[in-house]
Amino acid sequence: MPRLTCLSAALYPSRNRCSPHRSNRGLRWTQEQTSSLADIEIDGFRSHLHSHKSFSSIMALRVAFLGPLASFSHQSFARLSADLQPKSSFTDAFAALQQNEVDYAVIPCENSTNGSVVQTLDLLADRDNSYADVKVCGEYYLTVHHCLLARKGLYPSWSEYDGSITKLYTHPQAWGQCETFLGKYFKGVERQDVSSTSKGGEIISKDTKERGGAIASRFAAEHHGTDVLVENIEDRADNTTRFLILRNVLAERTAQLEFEQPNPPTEGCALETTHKTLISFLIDHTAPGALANTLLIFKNHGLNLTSINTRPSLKNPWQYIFFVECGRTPSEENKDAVYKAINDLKQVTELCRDLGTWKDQLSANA
Ligand SMILES: O=C(O)C(=O)Cc1ccccc1
Repeated sequence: MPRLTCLSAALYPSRNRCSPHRSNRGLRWTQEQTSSLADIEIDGFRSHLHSHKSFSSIMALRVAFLGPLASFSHQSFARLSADLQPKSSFTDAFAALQQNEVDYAVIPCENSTNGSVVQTLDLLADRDNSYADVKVCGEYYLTVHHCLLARKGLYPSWSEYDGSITKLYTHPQAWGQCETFLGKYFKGVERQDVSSTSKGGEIISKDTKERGGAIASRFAAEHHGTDVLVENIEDRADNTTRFLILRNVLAERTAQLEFEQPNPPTEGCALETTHKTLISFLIDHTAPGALANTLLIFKNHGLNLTSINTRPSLKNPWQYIFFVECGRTPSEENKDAVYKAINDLKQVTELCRDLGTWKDQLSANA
């Protein structure tokens, strides 16, 4: 299988390139299906692109992620020689993808300690059809280690910390990953949600008036020039965030690429199946068995349920959009299973949507 690993920086200049950083993991893109380019090795692939002189194909792959630089989302992709484009919100990343301004967006969807990222589910719910062409095409697991950051020189060390921090900043997802530490040392201290962990680091690095602390990575501390007062303040050593990789289904240049994580985590529940699919739907569950009937459809098509989430429909109170993830190993026999399940689901649901199929990075049989 030819590999399109990180097209070289020199060959493919980009306007906002971010140099590789500390992260010891990265993603690689591989070419999965047969296409006009599939038989060509990486060097051949480059010369193919050159011979066509097509600007869109020689551009580095553009990846949107939650900025500023040094967020955990950035850390997942930092080793890739891609055109990394920090966005100030998940919404901006989705919009950039829908508008084809980027090739991929990398968005956290759940954390092993703190559960689902509801803003991501809300964007996937796409209640007003703003992101009709956005689908999941990959996933990436990042072990997340949080640190307590303080402005450079404010405190010589954690052992000399005098309890004077009056406000803490971080992304809403991070609070619930560090509750034990926060409960012990920062009980009653004001918590300010910010757009990303890195943003919190940036704020405290600049503010000279207040005594602020931020929860972010060591990568963010180095990037913003802050001190790290305490490392590994997460409740659990296995604290892991799963990121979804999204693409625009109408974009040809990403149609043949499949994501692979070189060192996926080994802990956790490995499924027998190799691919996952995400489907969302809305049901009128006033009738008994409405949900059970939809779930039976997955069973009937050999799709193994691996996760169920809900978000409010925002149509009627207490009505929900369901997000069902299911696993399967693609084969000749089940190649239409997702298509058939969607067709059946459409008979008994509203707003049923196929949100994509991708390679399961935790699969026991990958
Ligand atoms: O804020 C960040 O750095 C993000 O990328 C979102 C996030 C927050 C906490 C854990 C993992 C990802």
